[in-house]
Amino acid sequence: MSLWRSRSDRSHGAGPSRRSLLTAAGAGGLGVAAGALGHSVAANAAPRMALVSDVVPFYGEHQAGIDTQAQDRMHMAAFDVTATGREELIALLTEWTAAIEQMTRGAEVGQDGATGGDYEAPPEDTGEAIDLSASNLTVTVGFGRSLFTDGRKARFDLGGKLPEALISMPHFPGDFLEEARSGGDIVVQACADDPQVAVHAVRNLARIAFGRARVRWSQIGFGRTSSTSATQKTPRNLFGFKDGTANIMSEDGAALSEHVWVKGAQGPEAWMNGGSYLVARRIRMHIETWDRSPLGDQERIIGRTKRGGAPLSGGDEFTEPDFEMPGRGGPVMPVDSHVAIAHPRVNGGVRMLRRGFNYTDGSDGLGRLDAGLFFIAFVVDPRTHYVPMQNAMAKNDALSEYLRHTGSGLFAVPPGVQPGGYLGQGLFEL
Ligand SMILES: C=CC1=C(C)c2cc3[nH]c(cc4nc(cc5[nH]c(cc1n2)c(C)c5CCC(=O)O)C(CCC(=O)O)=C4C)c(C)c3C=C
Ligand SMILES: [Fe+2]
Repeated sequence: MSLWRSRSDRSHGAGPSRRSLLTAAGAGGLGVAAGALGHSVAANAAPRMALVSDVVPFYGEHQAGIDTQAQDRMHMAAFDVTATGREELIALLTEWTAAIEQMTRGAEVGQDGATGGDYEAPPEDTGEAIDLSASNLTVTVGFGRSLFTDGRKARFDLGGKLPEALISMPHFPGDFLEEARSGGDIVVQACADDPQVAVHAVRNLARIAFGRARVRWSQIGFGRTSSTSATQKTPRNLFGFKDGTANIMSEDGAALSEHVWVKGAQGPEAWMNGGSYLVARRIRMHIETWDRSPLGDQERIIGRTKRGGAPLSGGDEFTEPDFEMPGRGGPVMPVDSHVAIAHPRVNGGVRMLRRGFNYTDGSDGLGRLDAGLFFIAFVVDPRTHYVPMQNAMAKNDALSEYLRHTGSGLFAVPPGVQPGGYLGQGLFEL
């Protein structure tokens, strides 16, 4: 029996997919897993092998890609919908749902996949993920304010369904937003542990959307900048600091319920129950300036140590900062440090689930890296859980001097899908 079925093994439709991979409990896991594809698995492996799924379930109460374990790679794309009819939009979301369900379990898109269809017709799947595993792919879909209204009149008969929380984002001091990197009617966040799998997902959804929606902007991210599970090691951002230490973790159901998931929404907003709001900000970081700053300045700007990630007031990475601890000429945790500004105690107790990624888009022609953090946060309400904190950061945070916000998006992420349903169904049917 083969425990690893490749994409090309699939039969049509809901056929078997490459659900799992065998991995060794110790070092050399992938090497052993590759060996496991051969014939002598049982003889070699029994005591050292564990069956590890690399499929994140698609169906569920919430969409995957929010409180599920953050993967290492991301491709996010925002689409402008060119379809004019409501039925056409529903058909697009229905087709996307089927394709996402297939891709997230490692199957090819459509009935015939990359190579099984008519020789004289374009394949249903673009093919670059043949032979790749599901790689923990998650695809999360959200709706922008511009899907509901063009500013004067409703689109797709959705005017009455526009949630109050789906605001036009205010201008923040220091914003340098580029139109071509901001907004969008629908966002697709594809995350995976293999960049090719994430890119394949966005590309195939764009192909399906042809004539009905077109990509407005897209961003590739490498290297997660947050942990979303206590089992994950805290990664580092491009300033070299641990990022994600004080994040909301999937194990913290109470925090998720209070700060991330929409619940109790009534009437025309009931379709958002079980959903969340996705804030995306493309934040360019002035890498070269930072790299010329002394270590002491860097640590005082963040409020944590560079190597261990502990607050400057002492302890280890997960020790609560002591903002009152006196230092020379002021608190040890500077009042304008990023952690002091972003901490819940000065933000009315609000927290957010951060799920961002590092990005580098080459250089800018002046010898500087166009690199930074593609900030992504999921919050229950951006009016309370994002806007005030961003304002405080823009005005008072010492880190802001090293940042430039160049792209922005806010999207209402509907709840998860049950078998037979489609993404955003409640928006049209509740
Ligand atoms: C408005 C929200 C936030 C933006 C924008 C933001 C940008 C940003 N952050 C870092 C680096 C770090 N952030 C850290 C903590 C942290 N940041 C935010 C919010 C925003 N960050 C919050 C809510 C927190 C947690 C605060 C707390 O409760 O202590 C940290 C420290 C480690 C950690 O807890 O994650 C770092 C480092 C960069 C570089 C950046 C923009 C490019
Ligand atoms: Fe931060």
